[in-house]
Amino acid sequence: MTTTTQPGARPAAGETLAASARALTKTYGRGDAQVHALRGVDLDLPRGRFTAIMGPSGSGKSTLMHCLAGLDHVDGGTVTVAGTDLGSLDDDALTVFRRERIGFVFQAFNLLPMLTAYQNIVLPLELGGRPVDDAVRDRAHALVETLGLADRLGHRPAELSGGQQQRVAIARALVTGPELLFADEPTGNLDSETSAEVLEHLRRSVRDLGQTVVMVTHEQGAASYADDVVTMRDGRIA
Ligand SMILES: Nc1ncnc2c1ncn2[C@@H]1O[C@H](COP(=O)(O)OP(=O)(O)OP(=O)(O)O)[C@@H](O)[C@H]1O
Repeated sequence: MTTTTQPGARPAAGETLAASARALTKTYGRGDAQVHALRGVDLDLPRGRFTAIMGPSGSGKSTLMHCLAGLDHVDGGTVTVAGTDLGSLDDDALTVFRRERIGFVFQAFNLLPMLTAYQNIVLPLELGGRPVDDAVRDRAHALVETLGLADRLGHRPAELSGGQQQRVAIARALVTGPELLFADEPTGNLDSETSAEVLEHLRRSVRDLGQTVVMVTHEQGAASYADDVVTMRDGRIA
């Protein structure tokens, strides 16, 4: 693992970047209640790497992730994902961009209980109206193998362990082939053994499938699975 001390200082590398942020600022509230959640963040996220965002509570981790993922508007600065400046997209275009290019995994697995693991995994393709062609089937197959779910595809969530459910959620987030996967405290609901198993599978998606993963975590142990660690403090990268 390498610790990234000044990610913004790296030269922009064009095609090799999945995403980048420049001079990001974000303020909540007004007057006395004003909170400067981001105070000028520069960050490069290279393709095919696993980056952990750490930092104390309130340091701006979730705000940064939401701004990078186009879930929240920035007050200043730019976010570029897969060469697209998110600030240039209107709300509808941003919604489509997020659906097609960005995957999310949360602490809660958010699987649909009446669907099997396989049906949960391919749901985003059906919702997006995408034809399930050979390329899509190949990707789904590779994901199922990488995430160790091949013998669990017919099970419903209630018949799966917490770790298996989170791996289904990861497969579902990756089935559209997103540029970036954001994982927000993905092991927050799991015991340490199951967390290790999920983090190992997340790392395999980077190593074997070339996925770019950004994970927000409080846990040093979880961050140790990442290639790079970005530490936030008071709305800045420390
Ligand atoms: N919607 C909001 N309205 C007002 N203030 C907010 C809002 N969201 C976040 N903040 C404030 O912005 C700052 C950064 O919050 P953020 O959630 O990004 O921190 P965090 O590092 O993710 O914290 P945690 O680890 O506790 O989740 C905090 O002071 C928080 O109280």
